[in-house]
Amino acid sequence: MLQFDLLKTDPTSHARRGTLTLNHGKVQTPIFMPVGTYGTVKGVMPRSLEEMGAQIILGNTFHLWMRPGLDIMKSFGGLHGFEKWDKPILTDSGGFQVWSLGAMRKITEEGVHFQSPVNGDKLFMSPEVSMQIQTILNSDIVMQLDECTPYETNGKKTTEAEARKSMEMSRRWAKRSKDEFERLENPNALFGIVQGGMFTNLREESLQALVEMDFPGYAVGGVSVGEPKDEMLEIMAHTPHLLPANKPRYLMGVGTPEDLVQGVADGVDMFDCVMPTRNARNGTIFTRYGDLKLRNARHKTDHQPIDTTCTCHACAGKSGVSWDNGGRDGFSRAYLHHLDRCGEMLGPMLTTIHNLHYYLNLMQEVRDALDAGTFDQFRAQFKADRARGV
Ligand SMILES: CO[C@@H]1O[C@H](CNc2nc3cc4c(=O)[nH]c(N)nc4cc3[nH]2)[C@H]2OC(C)(C)O[C@@H]12
Ligand SMILES: [Zn+2]
Repeated sequence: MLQFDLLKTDPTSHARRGTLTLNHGKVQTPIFMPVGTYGTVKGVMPRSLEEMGAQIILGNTFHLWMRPGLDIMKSFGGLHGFEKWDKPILTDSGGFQVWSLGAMRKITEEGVHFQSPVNGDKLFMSPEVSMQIQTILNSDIVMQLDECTPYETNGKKTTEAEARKSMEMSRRWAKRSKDEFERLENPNALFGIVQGGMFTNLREESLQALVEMDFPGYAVGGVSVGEPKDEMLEIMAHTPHLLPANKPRYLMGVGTPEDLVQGVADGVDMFDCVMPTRNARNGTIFTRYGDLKLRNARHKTDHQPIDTTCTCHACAGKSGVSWDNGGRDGFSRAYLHHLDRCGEMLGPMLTTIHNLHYYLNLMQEVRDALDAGTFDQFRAQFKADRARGV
């Protein structure tokens, strides 16, 4: 089941405020979705995810099929019971993940033949198999199996003819995914994925064909795959707002804080990206006033938290009162720098909590600005703040 209520459209952009009602609960949009590939958002307790305002998280069909496998997943009634997350979950279909495997795969019209990276078994993923796995996972939002058209192959840019061939196969797999999803009587929601590479004409053909199949929601795929930033921004500006206004729009794998705010202005409702979690583990911290490199020696003696405006557990501790508002419970940059240098596990746990809180709080501020009709002013302030530097 999926119901999308479009609450407000911003008069100065394609931005919109909405509410998504799914089997495991409601999601306020625009929204950022933390990535939990193996049934965990790395290093973060479900309780902490709830405290920081996470409303929906991602899982991966491919990874969970490899490990722990379908029998164990079935015994827990799906992914919610296994990872103890009772709010909505979106699962990616596995196509992109097999594609990122590189050499160990062969793509045919029928599906993808590949070797398990876990034990070398010869495996096969088709639209039908992907739907069967996602039905067992019982995710609230299921993604069709598609082929993520590469930006380039062996250094050669994908041609329009190659992008068309890939897009047309994804279109046929969209239909096969939908037919199997319905045959299985899956009670959740299946999203179609727009492909077409960096060719806006192909993007429109793909979008049109998927809209005719009438999905409850749509994703824009095939970006954030190593293309130059300006080409990603061009597709983000071109495609999402052409999708039906009364359906949720999901941009896959994007992006930086700036990409999210621009993406909202371009009409995107849902985002996922590994950046906040991955960068946290390598000491790149997102803050209101710019990015901070925790390993820089200048932080070694600094008593301030990583973000003096932040109320997350890393920056504001038990009281939740930010440094700027007089709170002194937070962990200092000196302490986080020390944990990182010692390779202590609490380090990435705290920086991940902060980075995810930053992304989720940013989207809360976006929703508040859309509700107040001040999104234009918010964008200007956001840009100025981020340019200030920490
Ligand atoms: C920049 O971060 C790296 O790039 C990936 C994010 N970029 C991305 N573009 C995507 C496109 C598709 C698609 O076309 N179809 C389906 N079904 N899923 C998709 C998932 C996608 N994610 C992250 O994924 C890894 C972890 C490989 O590195 C990160
Ligand atoms: Zn923080």
